[in-house]
Amino acid sequence: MHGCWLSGRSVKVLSILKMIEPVESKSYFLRSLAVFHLICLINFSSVEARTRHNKWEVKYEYKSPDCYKKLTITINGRSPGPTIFAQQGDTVVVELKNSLWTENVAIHWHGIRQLGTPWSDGTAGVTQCPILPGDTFIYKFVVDRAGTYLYHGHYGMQRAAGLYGSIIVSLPDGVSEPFSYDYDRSIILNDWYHASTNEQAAGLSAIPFVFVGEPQSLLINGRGDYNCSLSTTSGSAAGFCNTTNPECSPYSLTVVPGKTYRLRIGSLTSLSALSFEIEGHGMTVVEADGNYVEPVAIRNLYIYSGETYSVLVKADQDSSRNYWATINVVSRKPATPTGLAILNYYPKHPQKHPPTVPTTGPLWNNTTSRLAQSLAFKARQGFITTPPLTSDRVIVFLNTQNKIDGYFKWSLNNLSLILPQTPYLIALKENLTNAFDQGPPPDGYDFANYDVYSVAKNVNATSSNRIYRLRFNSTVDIILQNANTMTVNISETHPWHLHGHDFWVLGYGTGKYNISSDWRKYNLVNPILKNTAPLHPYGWTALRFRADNPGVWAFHCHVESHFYMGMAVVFEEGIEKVGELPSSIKGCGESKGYHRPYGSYSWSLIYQSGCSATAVVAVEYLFCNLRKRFMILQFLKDFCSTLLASPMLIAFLVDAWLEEELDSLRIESVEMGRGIWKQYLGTAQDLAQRWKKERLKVFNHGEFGNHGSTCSPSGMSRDAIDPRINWEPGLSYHLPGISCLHLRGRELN
Ligand SMILES: O=C1O[C@H]([C@@H](O)CO)C(O)=C1O
Repeated sequence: MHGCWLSGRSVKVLSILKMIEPVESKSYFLRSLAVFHLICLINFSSVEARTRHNKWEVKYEYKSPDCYKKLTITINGRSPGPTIFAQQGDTVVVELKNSLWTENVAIHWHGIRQLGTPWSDGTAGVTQCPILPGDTFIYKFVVDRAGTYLYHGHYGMQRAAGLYGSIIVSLPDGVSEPFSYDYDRSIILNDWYHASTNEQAAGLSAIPFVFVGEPQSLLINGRGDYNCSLSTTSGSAAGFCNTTNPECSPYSLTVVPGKTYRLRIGSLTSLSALSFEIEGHGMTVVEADGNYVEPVAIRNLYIYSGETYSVLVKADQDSSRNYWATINVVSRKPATPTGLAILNYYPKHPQKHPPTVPTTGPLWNNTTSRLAQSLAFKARQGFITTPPLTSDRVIVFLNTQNKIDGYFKWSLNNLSLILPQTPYLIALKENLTNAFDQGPPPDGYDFANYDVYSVAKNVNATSSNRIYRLRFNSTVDIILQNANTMTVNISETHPWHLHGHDFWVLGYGTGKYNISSDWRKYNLVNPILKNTAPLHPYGWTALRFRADNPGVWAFHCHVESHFYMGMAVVFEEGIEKVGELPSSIKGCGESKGYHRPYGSYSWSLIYQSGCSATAVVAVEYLFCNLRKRFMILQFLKDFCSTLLASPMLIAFLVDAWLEEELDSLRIESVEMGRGIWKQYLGTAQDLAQRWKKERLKVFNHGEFGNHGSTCSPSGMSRDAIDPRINWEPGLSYHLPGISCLHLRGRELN
């Protein structure tokens, strides 16, 4: 049957419950209740693209990743959170419950371009309102390309509190990588602070300014090693730092001698640029940010926050011992001890310390060596996507540190971004023109007179929420220009990350970019595609991308504190091509009231406005005693009017579904069901026929029987279905013939 729009799982029974209620009628209830079964017994056995469901609860928990006990944001009890594994083309669904209780949350899927789903990018203030405490939000997006990606908090500075993890997308069946390896391992790097992110944020937005400073430790797969004797915590200090806590024993990467490992390395540091190396082992870089690179043999990998790399490592050294895998801070004068993991040769004990002293890494201020490695990466032969040879627009961004109204800020061309209360995507789509300053921000700075080597006051710098509006499908060049900070002889490394796209990295240079000649240095033959690229101290970085992804996209420094201090811009492109926004992203700023909560509101909406409401909203019901679930959907205007002029409700009974299956139904019904209801349901006569057959089955208990499970109604209950009562989520209601109807008020779209 054409109507089987559910993918991935076998659909057991779908029933349609139709309630027809003339508005004028006084006896409005079961008399007009109608139930239809639609049997959709198709088993979807040949599944090309699957839906990967993830149910996440985000909350604060005490963790000791570096032996020091600290409130950490966890996902299902873990930090780093669970790795998302998927295959190219799959749909990833993350049903995220915010159990932080006193903080909002949002999660960004770093490196996933969100083609067609710009509202799922997870950037609070740009693509969505943050998720309120207690709320559940559903992210749903397609992972369209194999590779190594990341996810992390994108609200305030929550990433730094431990809210991060990896996404690994494998190739479609039958397709192989252009390099070989025996095993795949992922390694996620981070730096770690003992001060809470709220304290850090408070310092950054205070006068006098208090910087977050250097991290206390470096973490490899969420494990670090803080020297507890340095701990200044008094009182309960003993319990706060414990070097024997197994949570902080070093991550051990066990290898079988002779085998080759693909290490998928990602960095989500708050501040630090890192150098990663494995004692005695060379590495070959083969992938960067989800794109193949021409193999580059290296001893140490420089990795900046927001980047991912795959390196191949062969376990070809003396297998009678273990080796240190280390990370060290570069580009800032290190004050943080080396981060350690153990490369463990099977069958040696995984925690056996190598007999050597771990390396302290390359010279922290060897910018030349870092620049050289950045320049060494090229797209892999056979996988080169050549960039357009010219661009339609060139935007040069001068990166400066400056003071605005006494506050320390970072600015681009003298504008420091402050995110508006109303996310840009919503403001633009709903034409809320007061939500942000509509003026265009500048495409350049005073090239002729600005000295990038000296401390400049940048007195004209201001805070702004202006955005760059790009012509859809145009080619845009971004030149990032570094400069001196407000401290003499200091220019910092800024890893720049673009949402919604990959960009070609056309070149890096030192000093001031010369707009009339430096383009000649571009690599237009085999530049790599990335989503994050470093801007080296006193240097420039040239990027090119096609503005071909309808939506609103952040482009920002991936240093958590710098982003917080305004080091970001926002691009809009093809907003008119963006489909209807899910109401679940709305509800803040000027979009208050745009968010349709689910449950009582949608029920009465259905009866008051009947089929004239344009949105598809759904209410999910749970027949507690029968353990059957009903979904009630209000259909689109056109469908309703074809069937009946009067208002109605239509519900789906889903027989013995798993929670995950139900989620899939719920999500897909909202998104996919719109166009095909007519074919799916047939005519009003068909429905009436089915109803006659089905109503007895359901309401006489005959069909389903009482499975004996108990229903313990929470709160008050009602004796009848009265369509005008205020159905409240979380409450239970009694229906004649059915002992309990539990309304699970949840946002569906
Ligand atoms: O944003 C920053 O502020 C400090 C310093 O420049 C002023 O304290 C620093 O190192 C940063 O990266």
